[in-house]
Amino acid sequence: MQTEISAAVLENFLIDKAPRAAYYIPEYITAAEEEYLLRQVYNAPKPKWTQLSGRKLQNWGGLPHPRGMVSEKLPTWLQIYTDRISSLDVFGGNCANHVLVNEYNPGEGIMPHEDGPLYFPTVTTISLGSHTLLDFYLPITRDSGEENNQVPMTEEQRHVLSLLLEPRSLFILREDLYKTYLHGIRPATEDTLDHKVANLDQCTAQPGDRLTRTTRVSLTIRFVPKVLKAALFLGKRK
Ligand SMILES: O=C(O)CCC(=O)C(=O)O
Ligand SMILES: [Fe+2]
Repeated sequence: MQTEISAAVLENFLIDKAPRAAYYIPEYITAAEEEYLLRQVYNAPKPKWTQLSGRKLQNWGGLPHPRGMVSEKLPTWLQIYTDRISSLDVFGGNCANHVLVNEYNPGEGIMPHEDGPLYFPTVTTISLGSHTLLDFYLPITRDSGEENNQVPMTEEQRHVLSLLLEPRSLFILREDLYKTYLHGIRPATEDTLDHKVANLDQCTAQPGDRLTRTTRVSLTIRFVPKVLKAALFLGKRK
């Protein structure tokens, strides 16, 4: 267990073969904590799940919205981990107030995307149950096109690196790698660890290994800065 990790030693977990900045902390939680968290996720009431194409999710803490999130108290089982991760001082002195739970079966994934402006630009992820490969892509350049005769790059050409996220690990993404690149998970059932996987020296798996995916649950823990104080406007209602 590595719960004693402090803000001061976070730089020791920097993935130095990737653009700044990604941090990978293997075995951040114990197998018992992993089991506990999975039990809580699957104990949640059925309507808590939203089925999307390629994954299903639970949203905790409120729905992020451009006008502000109506904040909801996190359940204790999530608050323990939002507190523990916030103590690493990765949210600019703030405490995480939002958790997205994603469940991916083998063969499922998430399209390359940016996380958008509603979140503080640091995302932290605890992986449960299975490994996955998180892929990073150069964005499609906005100024490409006829004038300079550029041929648009294929997705494979834009794929610059991948990171192996093993179960029980904590992953932290911020700065340029978060802001400039897209991230996604290919809908694969297995992964071969090739030269594009940039954090293998921090992993248990070896280069060349072929890993079969099982069901992965990720806890994506973030800080939503713009919050509406629900109690304030409800208090005005007669
Ligand atoms: O499951 C993951 O690790 C990534 C999820 C993600 O990118 C997101 O929810 O925005
Ligand atoms: Fe994302």
